[in-house]
Amino acid sequence: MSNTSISLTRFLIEEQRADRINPDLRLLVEVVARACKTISIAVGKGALGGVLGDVGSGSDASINVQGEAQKKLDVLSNEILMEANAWGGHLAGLASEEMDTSHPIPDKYPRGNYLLLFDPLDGSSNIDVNVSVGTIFSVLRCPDGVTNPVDADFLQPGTAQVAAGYCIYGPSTTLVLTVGHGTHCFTLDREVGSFVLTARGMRIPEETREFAVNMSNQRHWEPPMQAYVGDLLLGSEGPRGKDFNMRWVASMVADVHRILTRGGIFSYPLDRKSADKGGRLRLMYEANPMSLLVEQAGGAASTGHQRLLEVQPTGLHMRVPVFLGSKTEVEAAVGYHAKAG
Ligand SMILES: O=P(O)(O)OC[C@H]1O[C@](O)(COP(=O)(O)O)[C@@H](O)[C@@H]1O
Ligand SMILES: [Mg+2]
Ligand SMILES: [Mg+2]
Repeated sequence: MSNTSISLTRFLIEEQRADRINPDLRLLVEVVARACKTISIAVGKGALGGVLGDVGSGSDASINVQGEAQKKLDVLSNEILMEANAWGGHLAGLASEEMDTSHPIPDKYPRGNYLLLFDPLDGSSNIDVNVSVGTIFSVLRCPDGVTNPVDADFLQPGTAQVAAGYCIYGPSTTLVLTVGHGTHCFTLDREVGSFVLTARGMRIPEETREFAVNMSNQRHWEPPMQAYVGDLLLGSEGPRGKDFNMRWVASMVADVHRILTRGGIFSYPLDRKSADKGGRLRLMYEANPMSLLVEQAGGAASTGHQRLLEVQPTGLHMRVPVFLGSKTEVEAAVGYHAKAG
């Protein structure tokens, strides 16, 4: 049977039959996927939906816990995910990049044993210019005996994730998912309204000639990153002995999707601008889920000093430096950091 005829629902049922997920996790992923379809419709309406632009302006601007101005679609996507999942019956609690603290599922709703974390809309700066954005999510188990989870219950390393994924709202709407047994890609058939398996067991090529980084931060980087990118830019005339291409969409979902599709390295290193915060990208909502997807596709993910999935979170909104993608290239970047000590 061809991949094109396998829906997400059928794929998840097959994973359950193979004992790779339980019914609760299957239904939880279905609820998240349904919420992503709703977000996809809102994003797709663009200016027609009245959802472009910021929430408020000037002194009335809405600033989230990350210290960033909220876009209308950040808030709407967060509401869609909250509403869909509060009623799903498979969660004990939720946490979002857009909310100050975690939220236990209220007593009056059915509750389950999982914790869901999400970046409701990734790549916010691209919303108003019609460039791909997405939703990133991560699923953890609620610690045994905890019925009303608090922030501390979410502070589990990325290795504890039982599922992770993202949905990218681009030329097509694509859901990329792992439940710990490979990374798989589903494309939304808009006419039918269902996600269809379009790539089973994605594999990231080990070698690459493409890197993704925000070069405008170059002067703020630490010496190992300066040396690493300096050598990439020297190309075939430098120690790497080959020419590299560069891409930077500024939506992590889009940059990671390219890397899962054709290889590459994505990096958001520590720089002087973000050093006091520990980095730019959020461990729980961005780095951990993407690292699991990348590792499950044969790639690697590191802070430059440590396997990303082994970082012990110290706060819900903790930030980290990120290097992920083609294995050999991530190892090369880590090598420059190791040399510097
Ligand atoms: O603005 P910069 O420095 O290019 O940073 C872009 C990075 O910031 C992010 O947009 C952060 O995501 P949010 O839009 O969820 O805040 C990443 O998706 C992306 O990789
Ligand atoms: Mg983001
Ligand atoms: Mg976001």
